[in-house]
Amino acid sequence: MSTNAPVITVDGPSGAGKGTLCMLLADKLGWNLLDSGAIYRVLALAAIHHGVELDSEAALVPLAAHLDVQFLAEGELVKVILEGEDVSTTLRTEDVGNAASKVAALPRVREALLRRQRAFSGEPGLVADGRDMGTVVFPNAEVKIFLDASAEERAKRRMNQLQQKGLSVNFDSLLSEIQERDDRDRNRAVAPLRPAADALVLDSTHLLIEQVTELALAHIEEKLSAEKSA
Ligand SMILES: Nc1ncnc2c1ncn2[C@@H]1O[C@H](COP(=O)(O)OP(=O)(O)O)[C@@H](O)[C@H]1O
Ligand SMILES: Nc1ccn([C@@H]2O[C@H](COP(=O)(O)OP(=O)(O)O)[C@@H](O)[C@H]2O)c(=O)n1
Repeated sequence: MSTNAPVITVDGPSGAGKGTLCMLLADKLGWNLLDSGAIYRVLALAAIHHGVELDSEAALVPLAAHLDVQFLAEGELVKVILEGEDVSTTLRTEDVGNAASKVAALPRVREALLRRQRAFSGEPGLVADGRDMGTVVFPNAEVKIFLDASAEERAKRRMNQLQQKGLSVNFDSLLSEIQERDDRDRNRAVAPLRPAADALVLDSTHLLIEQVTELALAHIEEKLSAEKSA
């Protein structure tokens, strides 16, 4: 880790509410935010732009090492610039999410992105959103949360989210894409999606965003005050 600043990790499958929770926590605490999924998404998009096959580890590693990407905070939103082009909207599509999970299954690609992710750590603290934040990238994090929900609930949330953006989507195909991505993320050889041994596991299937945030904040407070008095 590049600093001794505290880290809160939030891992879990697609649509569990990680991004929403992390944004609320970072805002409330005034800490930095790492959306590690966006880095895998950017790499997948760069591969597509450059005609690189999504299973070609040899070609993807140098692309990952030299990714020309900027994350620009604009109020509540983060603008993502890849090689000078604003890719913020394209990045969030299910196609790019799927492509991201293919490049993310390659061990040397994950290795090439490790330092870039750890560099987000800094004062006063970091909230890190992903799949392996608590298990691999920040194994010494002060607070670890694993946020889950049933696949049906996650597909429903994603459908509403896409509909709000004016996109028409089919629930059944969204559900099967989510399940396919879950399988790939959970069964890959390196950094599979699973809770860290010391993570608080929260099932948000029947919880409102406010309830998830309240439970997370209570856990964070407990962990951070135990750290201070240790
Ligand atoms: N507990 C919840 N109950 C209902 N909807 C939620 C909940 N948490 C998040 N959402 C909504 O579900 C969608 C997906 O959440 P998001 O934070 O993007 O998930 P993730 O980052 O885990 O993929 C968003 O539209 C968000 O507002
Ligand atoms: N730390 C991370 C973050 C994302 N990823 C991969 O990147 C894909 C996209 O991640 P994301 O967090 O943007 O996806 P959503 O949860 O927003 O759907 C995931 O399906 C994972 O395969 C990963 O392997 N490790």
